[in-house]
Amino acid sequence: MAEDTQAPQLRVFASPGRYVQGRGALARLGELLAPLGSRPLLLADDTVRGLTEGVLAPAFSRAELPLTFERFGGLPTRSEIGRVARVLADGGHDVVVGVGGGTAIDTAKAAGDDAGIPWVSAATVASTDAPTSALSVVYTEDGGFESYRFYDRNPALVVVDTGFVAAAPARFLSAGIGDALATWIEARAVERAHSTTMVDGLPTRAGTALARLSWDILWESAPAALEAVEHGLVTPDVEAVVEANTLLSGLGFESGGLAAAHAVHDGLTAVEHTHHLAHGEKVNIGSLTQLVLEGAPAAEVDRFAEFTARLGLPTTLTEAGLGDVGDEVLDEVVAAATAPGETIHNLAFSPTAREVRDALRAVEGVGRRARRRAGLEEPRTPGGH
Ligand SMILES: NC(=O)c1ccc[n+]([C@@H]2O[C@H](COP(=O)([O-])OP(=O)(O)OC[C@H]3O[C@@H](n4cnc5c(N)ncnc54)[C@H](O)[C@@H]3O)[C@@H](O)[C@H]2O)c1
Ligand SMILES: [Zn+2]
Repeated sequence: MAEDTQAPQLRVFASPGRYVQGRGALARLGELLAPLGSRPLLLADDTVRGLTEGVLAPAFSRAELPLTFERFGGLPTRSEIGRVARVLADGGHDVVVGVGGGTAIDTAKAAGDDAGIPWVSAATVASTDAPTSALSVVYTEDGGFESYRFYDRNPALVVVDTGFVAAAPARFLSAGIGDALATWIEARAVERAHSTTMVDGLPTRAGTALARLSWDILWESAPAALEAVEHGLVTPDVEAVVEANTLLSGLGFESGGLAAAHAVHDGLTAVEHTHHLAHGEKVNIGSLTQLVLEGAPAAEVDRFAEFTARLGLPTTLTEAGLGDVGDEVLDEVVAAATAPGETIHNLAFSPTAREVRDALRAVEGVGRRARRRAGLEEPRTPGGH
């Protein structure tokens, strides 16, 4: 028998050590952190600190932990990560907690890795699936995608307080739904193509199945959950959607794999026209682009566009600030989306730059028709562009 000279491709599934979700979960952060360290540092911007300090102070006091905040600068850039890593080392901290949204959480992971200590995610919005993953998205100083930074472990603990999620503006939740809907569209493509995932292995059945479960929950519960959150309510639909956005989408994208939707997201960050959009909002434009690029049945593309338009997600280039730009601007987006190493290369086929640009352009018509069917007004170009 001929010797197989190629290294075998292995299946990999990664997950955080523990996931805790519910109203009042932040009030338990002290006792949940105690087994992980005795000198925690909490990385939070002023808004998040203002919202959470009143709950965290008694929680940390009960657990006999010092409550030390570090002010987060707002973007996971190399310089911000380096700065926080120095604060961790100088203060002798043994665990770092990213409190808030995806950017604070990603910065805490990177700084924790540099400092050689465990990191914890404490989410106060369900706007992305960043809290569970073993990677950070690193940005350039001017807010463009720079790179994915991978770690050999996931957060030691993930805490999501649905009371805070429900009290936050509903736009955060809809962005998280956009991020999570992409997970199945991308995991399905990775499975079909036998491509590798974000944990450098073939997808496990578990990773792909969790991506699908997230999708099913969102089609069932997203409209009701958004309506509840608009009124500050925590209902079973809200709990289900927060789990879909955070845990299921997180495990699903990481161990199920990313494809074109997130590559197009990364491409969109390259031009400043789109910087007013949240991560999950840009991802929704990416999901539509991937569906068009794959030649998905028109009925499926239309259904997806209408569903996401009804959820308040952008479905047109116009809403992304790119409705009237020339090809040279879209070509910048496409160049970044198709850069070597980008996840678009996980598709079963290799689209040309021209095909990606045409798919992006085609999203405008798909999205406009969907908005009309949903009874929404014509899309507007955001202020400033
Ligand atoms: N590492 C990963 O796996 C991964 C996955 C998806 C996204 N991301 C990254 O996540 C980032 C996007 O995260 P985001 O969309 O959460 O944005 P963000 O972190 O930029 O913003 C969160 C904002 O919400 C505010 N906020 C937080 N909690 C609040 C509350 N309860 N009420 C009111 N305001 C509140 C914060 O002050 C902040 O301004 C991007 O950098 C993206 O690349 C990473
Ligand atoms: Zn994402």
